Amino acid sequence: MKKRIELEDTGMTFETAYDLEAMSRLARSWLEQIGEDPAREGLADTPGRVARAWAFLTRGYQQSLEEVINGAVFEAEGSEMVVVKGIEFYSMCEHHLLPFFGQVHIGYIPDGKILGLSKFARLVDMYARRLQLQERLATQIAGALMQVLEPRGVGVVVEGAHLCMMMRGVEKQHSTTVTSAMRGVFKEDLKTREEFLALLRSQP
Ligand SMILES: Nc1nc2c(ncn2[C@@H]2O[C@H](COP(=O)(O)OP(=O)(O)OP(=O)(O)O)[C@@H](O)[C@H]2O)c(=O)[nH]1
Ligand SMILES: [Zn+2]
Repeated sequence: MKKRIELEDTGMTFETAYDLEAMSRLARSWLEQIGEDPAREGLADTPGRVARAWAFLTRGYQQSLEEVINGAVFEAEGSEMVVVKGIEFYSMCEHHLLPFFGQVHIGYIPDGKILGLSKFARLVDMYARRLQLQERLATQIAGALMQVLEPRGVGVVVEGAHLCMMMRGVEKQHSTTVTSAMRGVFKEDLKTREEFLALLRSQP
């Protein structure tokens, strides 16, 4: 059963079905394993905070496409490209459970159906707030839009910086990873893809 919890540091509330007590116990045991004393004053409330933080960071598991779109699909004439770019995301890599973050750019050519603009950001968040691979983030967003809008095509470009490559491992501070998923005319028609990529380069 879902219950509403508040993140005390932000005042933000959200619903979760996680067993926060069980997650706190794991966080406590984690602290012990790294050689810390979970009973010391500064760490006393940490397991609870970690549990709430992880419930927030992975809340996308508790959302469905239907819930996120919430019926905001509208009928529309025309088949001009729509581009929503610079949607920021924060995600956790599934290999190291470390953050990666950046921006998602989305383009599509409608075929009778358009999507409420805010829903692009909600869609990105739903998939980003799960353990992810950057490639999969792009393909899941593209797949969801193909399913919901049945458009002529969709293009998704994700630019991300991975802390697992910055603060450990190869320790490269300036590399960004760009992944993309092209569907329909964005895949089949070079001109469409070029138009999309040119729009991504243009300044607002
Ligand atoms: N393709 C892809 N790889 C990722 C992503 N996030 C992390 N990785 C990579 O996953 C790989 C895991 O490689 P392993 O050799 O099993 O793990 P590791 O020893 O921690 O690797 P290093 O990071 O090279 O130290 C690394 O190359 C990471 O850079 C992602 O979103 N997409
Ligand atoms: Zn990683």
